[in-house]
Amino acid sequence: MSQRIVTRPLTAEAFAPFGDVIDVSGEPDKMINQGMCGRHHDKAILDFSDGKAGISVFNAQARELPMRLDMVERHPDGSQAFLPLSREPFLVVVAPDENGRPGTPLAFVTAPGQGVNYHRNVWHAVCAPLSEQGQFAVVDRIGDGPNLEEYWFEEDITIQEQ
Ligand SMILES: NC(=O)N[C@@H](O)C(=O)O
Ligand code: NI
Repeated sequence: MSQRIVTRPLTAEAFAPFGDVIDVSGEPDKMINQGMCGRHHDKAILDFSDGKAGISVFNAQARELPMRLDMVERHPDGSQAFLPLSREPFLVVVAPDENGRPGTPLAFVTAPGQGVNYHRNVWHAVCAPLSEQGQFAVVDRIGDGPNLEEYWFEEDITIQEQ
């Protein structure tokens, strides 16, 4: 059986069951540095079972839509945040957990400047930029063990644009 998942714009409300949307489009939470800088403060819930928080940079290859969704993964020991270093959109795919397996995936396309923080143990597709500017700062758990569970879909799932 094949399934087609249509992308939708990323909103904090729709993404809330899966994580946080890190968005700097609105007003900052506070002005700092003598009024010269707007601080969008404390935008995501970092959650690690052990280890430490790390900052890495991903240079991800661009993906094209429609795209076959082969697998989703999750990190049982920590949350994982993706902060794009460009204003290009990227694809965010998540799925609810249904007795240890992913349920029907949801696919979002970010608006310029939006980042995401997947909450701990949430099924998600790997980092998927939709342009060549696929550079991300990633904040996630650095520690022992794989901190990775993968689920490879048997059925044919295609992500397509709205
Ligand atoms: N494996 C890795 O560091 N990245 C993935 O977790 C991902 O979500 O892209
Ligand atoms: Ni991940």
